[in-house]
Amino acid sequence: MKVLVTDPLLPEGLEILKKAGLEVEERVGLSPEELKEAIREADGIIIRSGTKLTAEIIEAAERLKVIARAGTGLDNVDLEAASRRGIVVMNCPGGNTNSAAEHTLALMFAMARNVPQAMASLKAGRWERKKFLGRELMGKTLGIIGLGRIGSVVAERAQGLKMKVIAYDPYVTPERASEMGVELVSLDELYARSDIITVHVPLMKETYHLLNAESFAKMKDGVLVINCARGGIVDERALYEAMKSGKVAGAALDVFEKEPPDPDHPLFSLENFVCTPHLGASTLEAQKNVAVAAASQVVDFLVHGVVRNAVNMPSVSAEALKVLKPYLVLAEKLGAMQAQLAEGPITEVSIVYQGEVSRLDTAPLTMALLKGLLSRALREDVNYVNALYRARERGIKILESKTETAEDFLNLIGVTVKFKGGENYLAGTIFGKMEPRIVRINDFQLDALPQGHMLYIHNDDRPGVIGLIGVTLGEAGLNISRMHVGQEPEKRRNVILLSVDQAPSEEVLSALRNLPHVHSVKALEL
Ligand SMILES: NC(=O)C1=CN([C@@H]2O[C@H](COP(=O)(O)OP(=O)(O)OC[C@H]3O[C@@H](n4cnc5c(N)ncnc54)[C@H](O)[C@@H]3O)[C@@H](O)[C@H]2O)C=CC1
Ligand SMILES: O=C(O)C(=O)COP(=O)(O)O
Repeated sequence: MKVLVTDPLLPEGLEILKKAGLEVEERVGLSPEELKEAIREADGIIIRSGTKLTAEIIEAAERLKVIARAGTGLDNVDLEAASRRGIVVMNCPGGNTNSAAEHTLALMFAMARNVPQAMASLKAGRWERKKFLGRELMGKTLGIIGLGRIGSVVAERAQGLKMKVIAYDPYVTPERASEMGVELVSLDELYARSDIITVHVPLMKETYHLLNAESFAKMKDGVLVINCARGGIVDERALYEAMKSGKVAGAALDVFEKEPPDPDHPLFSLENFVCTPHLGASTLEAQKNVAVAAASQVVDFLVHGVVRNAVNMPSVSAEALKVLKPYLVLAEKLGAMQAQLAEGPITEVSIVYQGEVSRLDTAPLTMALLKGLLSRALREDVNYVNALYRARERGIKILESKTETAEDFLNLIGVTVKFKGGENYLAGTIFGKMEPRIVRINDFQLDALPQGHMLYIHNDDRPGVIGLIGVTLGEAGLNISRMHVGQEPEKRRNVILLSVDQAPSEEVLSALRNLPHVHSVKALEL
């Protein structure tokens, strides 16, 4: 298998890929056209912020299974296109958190004490001590937008500098913030109270131009602004205007809406503008962390099937995978069986996890069940990543619940599938520690191994019918390896689920359907 690496990655990462027997192709600085060609044959790709994986490029990849971002931000990857194609997208959260936070502080100090400007002046032969009068950080209010990994580290370090830290993050509870000694406020209050504002949110639709002309207008006169998160979060034109007017006394950007920015970017003309070329994660420590993490995650996935830090599917560690494995098999079989029993387009899937299995992370099980359910129709076009997406695309409603008890079983997965014209209920369990069993088909209680070629038959509960079925199969040279017979007493009908050693032909199926007292015969492939 081949892994394409299209941004600089330290040798520590490349070595991990090679040691695992993966072919590594390093191609840094490709044009979109070259990337489209290079990605065609790749099974995995490792990128940083320099590679843009658009829908068009993802579509060109014929074998791609995993996209790994050696870093945090994934705004350069079309996640929807990757998910639709069933490609796992993962990043390395945490690996560069400290570096990005420290760089934020570097920019804050640089601005507060005019370090870059003063150095340029001195190197140009001037000695301008009066011009570069700075300001202290101690006692100032720092407003952090986005109190996640990086925002939290910035908060902690700023408190060490004796700054007052306030933050806006709609997804963080006031309790969590106060544990960090941070006061959670509204965005407007943050604008009104902060002497320095720093953003640490991901770039998304909701955060695009979050800092715009309107927000600058709400800030204190003479505020300092830092963006060490992602270009596009700050409206650069509006920042320029706010700096020109004196509203914003200084700004520091590590990231730009267009990277690299045009050399004549208006902000470059302002002396109180400080900038670095996207260096937040550019330390030896961070680069080692993310190179090793990205490469190990790719090896884990491509070689061992273990998913870590995926953003478009539930992550499963090697330990969790061991416990989940038999349930994954069972869930996929239940889905496949439901798909084959349904007599019309499926409209709703309702899954109840009961007993021991309810205490596990069931998200991967739901994916497996949906994969089984859709595989008949979509074949290889469905996998764990896109199963949920595909199901929703087809208008299938998915309901999931859990209960601690499981009737007579230690664990049970019950699935009701509604289709146009009816519904079926199936339930399965794991026997011992490994064996998947189907224990209910509608009212029919059984104990069947869901495996291989099976026949599902409804017939009148009369002497001789089962014998005739056996004879018909025997005459066609089909051996019955297992057979489960149940009764529907009120209808005086039998339900039979039997396993045969080969797939029955159409002739055999119609011979069975033509037998007296046989109502329906369905061939199942599990
Ligand atoms: N300059 C550089 O080299 C680097 C930049 N980054 C950027 O920093 C970003 C943040 O990284 P982490 O802290 O690791 O991510 P994170 O996911 O831990 O934190 C992001 C925080 O933003 C919050 N958030 C989301 N939407 C928000 C909104 N509309 N308003 C306020 N808060 C909102 C979330 O609740 C979360 O707490 C990354 O997405 C990446 O773009 C990351 C590493 C290096
Ligand atoms: O991890 C991130 O989000 C970063 O912005 C770091 O970018 P880089 O890997 O240095 O291109």
